[in-house]
Amino acid sequence: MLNVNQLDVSYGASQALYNVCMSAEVGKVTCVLGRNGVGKTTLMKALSGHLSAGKGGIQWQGKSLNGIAPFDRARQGIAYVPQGRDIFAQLTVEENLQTAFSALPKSQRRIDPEIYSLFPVLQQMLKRRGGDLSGGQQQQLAIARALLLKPKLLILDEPTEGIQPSIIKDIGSVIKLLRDRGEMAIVLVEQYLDFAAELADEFIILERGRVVAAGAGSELASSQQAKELLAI
Ligand SMILES: Nc1ncnc2c1ncn2[C@@H]1O[C@H](COP(=O)(O)OP(=O)(O)OP(=O)(O)O)[C@@H](O)[C@H]1O
Repeated sequence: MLNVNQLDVSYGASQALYNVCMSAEVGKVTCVLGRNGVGKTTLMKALSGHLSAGKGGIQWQGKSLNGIAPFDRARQGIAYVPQGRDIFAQLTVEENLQTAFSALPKSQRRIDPEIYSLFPVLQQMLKRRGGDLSGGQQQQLAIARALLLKPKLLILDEPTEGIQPSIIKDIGSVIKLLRDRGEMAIVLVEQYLDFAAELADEFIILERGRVVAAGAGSELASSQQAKELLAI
């Protein structure tokens, strides 16, 4: 279980998150919603360890993550798929997948064939360079690379951004399947209410760095407040 408690995060003198509280449970999707610039990515970077927490704390499986580097969080089962995907353009698909190995013990350094049943396109494109893939294929590659870590917490920052509808649907199906297996907690950042409403078990909405709404995913589709906050 992930617990974020009264978290503040700043960029130098500029505070981006104020008193944020949220949690994420294994077997559930927790959606983080909000318009551009409200602090969603800042929150994800604080979870993954790429930004340090100011006041407040982040606990994972009962232990504080404060001061723990991203690499060590990955070893503790926290996998982060950043916005923009961070694929290595010059490396092949296979080599991109293999970059996950550095966080794994030697005995687990192999590409689980299950990755190809989740994302068949990757198997067809193993020898292609990452930079030659479409945005949607790169997103699938980034998620596959994160899954090789066998995460207990999967953090997905706007996986649907700039991606064609058919691949958005495929990614939604994979997220559901992973959730239903009950082996990991999933934190999903989204701007699209429809996509979030279909997947969310729980949600929070951020506005100017603060949590301004939270609740069960089942309430999202009919929430007037969510529509207003997301300016739909
Ligand atoms: N490296 C940085 N240095 C200073 N301020 C930053 C930095 N990155 C983000 N910010 C500021 O922090 C605030 C939150 O930004 P953040 O990227 O977390 O928002 P977001 O909700 O993820 O937006 P988007 O949907 O556009 O990705 C914004 O005011 C932004 O200008």
